[in-house]
Amino acid sequence: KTELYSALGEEAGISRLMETFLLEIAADERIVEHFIDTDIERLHRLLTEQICELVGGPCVYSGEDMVTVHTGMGISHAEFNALVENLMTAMDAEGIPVGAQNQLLALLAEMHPEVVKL
Ligand code: HEM
Repeated sequence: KTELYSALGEEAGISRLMETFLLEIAADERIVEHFIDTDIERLHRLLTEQICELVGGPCVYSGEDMVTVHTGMGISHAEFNALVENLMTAMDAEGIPVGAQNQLLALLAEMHPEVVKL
């Protein structure tokens, strides 16, 4: 386990954060269209697993790889940025320390090429 995993409140904190994040997305008219046919319970479970594993927690992500999932969605840079904004709002709301916020954002930024313009 890592400091970042602890700072995010471990698995329970990450699960809460992902719930708040999905509520932000649901209220964001710039990107909500993409999620209209999505099983949100399942997406919540997979995001929690993915972030938990990504930050060094004891989870195993059981979803598809990022390129496979996002191919055909035609996600733009602006839409990616909107999603990042939603995550920042959620992290503020959950009281995540700024240092931990920045570490998580840096890890997600690395996935940008696996998600955008596919
Ligand atoms: C670093 C950024 C991102 C990460 C880490 C991420 C992660 C994920 C994960 C883990 C899943 C579930 C995989 C599965 O179903 O097996 C997923 C699905 C999805 N993502 Fe992303 N995503 C990112 C960016 C985006 C963006 C910017 C959009 C659109 C604005 C988006 C739209 C979707 C949609 C619509 C689904 C659900 C597909 C379905 O209904 O099956 N994602 N994403």
